[in-house]
Amino acid sequence: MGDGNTVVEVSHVHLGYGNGRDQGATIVNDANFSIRQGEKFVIIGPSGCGKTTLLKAIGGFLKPQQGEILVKNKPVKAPGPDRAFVFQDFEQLFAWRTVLNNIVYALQVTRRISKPAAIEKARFYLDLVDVAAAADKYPHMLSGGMKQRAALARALALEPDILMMDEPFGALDAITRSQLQAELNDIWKRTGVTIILVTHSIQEAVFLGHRVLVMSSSPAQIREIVDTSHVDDFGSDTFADISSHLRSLLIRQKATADRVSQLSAVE
Ligand SMILES: Nc1ncnc2c1ncn2[C@@H]1O[C@H](COP(=O)(O)OP(=O)(O)OP(=O)(O)O)[C@@H](O)[C@H]1O
Repeated sequence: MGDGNTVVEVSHVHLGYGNGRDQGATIVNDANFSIRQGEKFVIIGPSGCGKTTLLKAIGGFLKPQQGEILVKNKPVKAPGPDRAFVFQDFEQLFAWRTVLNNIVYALQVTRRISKPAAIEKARFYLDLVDVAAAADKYPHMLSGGMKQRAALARALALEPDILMMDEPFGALDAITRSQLQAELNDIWKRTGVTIILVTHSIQEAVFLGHRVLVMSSSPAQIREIVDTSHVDDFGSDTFADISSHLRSLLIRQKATADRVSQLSAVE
């Protein structure tokens, strides 16, 4: 499955939340795909199907029940700074440190670089995500959009192999959200970082993704991986066609899930 450009390889992975010998129910069933270096890979699926669970496993926070996940050809055993996370939650930064010191601290802990070098790098990434003016502010002094920019700067400053994003723009207003989507594309053009993005928004998936993995619901399986790399314009026919294909995949699943729950209710 993988080639020289593969950065993540997920091979026949089953995921669930167990304890000790009890592996728990399977939530993600036989996931099998790979992600290329520099790819923007998006995961969508019905609510609660296991998108975050899959991200956690690639991040090293959850061990597969079966199968194997490789990052840069090495089995994932634990989290590491090669996989940096940005979440939906606005409160990802340490409240008692300034924005700059949040990043400096992360760099000193994970990359063990000198303080002056960490400050220089932190300022570079704050500038890249257009939040340099907030460097000396504390998180509670920032808007939601600025907090997400600061969290993004912190993740990018680690210079990870993979930027893992779980609904990063989900709690933002529509205008800030579309600004940050466009900026994420610009940042990707400048850094070439591999991005794995979980989203509920079909539009966001098509706009940002090179490929979109559609998950089915419980236990989740990969429904389809859709190539969206050739879609360049929000208003184009291709954009509309691919969006409607993704929507139909999701709606079909919802209809099936509703039928199953109706049957269970009758039984
Ligand atoms: N720590 C945990 N322990 C046990 N079960 C969990 C845990 N975290 C999540 N789950 C369960 O795993 C399933 C998948 O959850 P997950 O958060 O991965 O879904 P999701 O697709 O990301 O959901 P959403 O779209 O609503 O954010 C859900 O049934 C959830 O209740």
